[in-house]
Amino acid sequence: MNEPVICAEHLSKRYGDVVAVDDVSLRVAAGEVLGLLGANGAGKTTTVELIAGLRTPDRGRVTVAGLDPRRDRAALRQVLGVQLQQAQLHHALTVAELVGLYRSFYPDPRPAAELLDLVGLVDRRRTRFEKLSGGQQQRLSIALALVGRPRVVILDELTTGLDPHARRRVWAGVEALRDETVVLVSHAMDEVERLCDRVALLDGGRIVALGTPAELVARTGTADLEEAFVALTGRDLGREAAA
Ligand SMILES: Nc1ncnc2c1ncn2[C@@H]1O[C@H](COP(=O)(O)OP(=O)(O)OP(=O)(O)O)[C@@H](O)[C@H]1O
Repeated sequence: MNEPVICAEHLSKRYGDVVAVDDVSLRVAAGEVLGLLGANGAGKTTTVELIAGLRTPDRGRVTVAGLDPRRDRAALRQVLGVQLQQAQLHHALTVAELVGLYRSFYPDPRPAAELLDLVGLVDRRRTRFEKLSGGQQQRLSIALALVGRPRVVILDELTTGLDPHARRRVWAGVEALRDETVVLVSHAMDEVERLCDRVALLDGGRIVALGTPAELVARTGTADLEEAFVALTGRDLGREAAA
């Protein structure tokens, strides 16, 4: 691998007695889409929060495009776009106002029309954030993560809660990101199989396997990624989601 864009080495983070992330090391190459797949509580969100500099690791270190996410915050903001699970946005502002506000933070922002088209919110331009459905709010948070043409994008629970049409639309948007390096947190096997070049399976805060979807399937002698996941973690994500 050429010089990785994201380099995480031996990251650990605990909350009280809970070890959320346990000695996680990852390298993500330029232009690569890496999936983080795991059950609820596996440590996916904490891992991306450490990469984004939103939390400080207890141990280990991380760089993003050569920057220290905690120390080089201002520079990182120009390089990294983050869509987190629960976006805290100003509820009284309209979609167009929020996009305009975020565009003002960057020297060369994507055009508002392009962003809204990407996530299918053109006809919601004048709607206040608080009046959007949950799925529409999520789509807006994806658009906002991409405003500044970031080299690196973190997408947490990209399409959870979206209807099938909106999911496909968002997937096509991610597939259109050619040069960007993407870390995608997901529970959805179909999403990971379609979008990710490599997948890290997390369980109990540790990476239990890392490889292309095809490699993980071949390594376990299973039929698909879902079966490979069960073989590697002993968990069935489909069943847990239904429970
Ligand atoms: N702020 C916090 N305070 C205390 N414990 C936390 C906090 N955030 C996460 N945890 C715990 O750390 C562990 C890992 O959580 P994390 O959110 O990283 O997992 P996840 O894989 O993203 O889960 P999910 O799929 O449910 O979003 C869990 O046991 C969780 O309860």
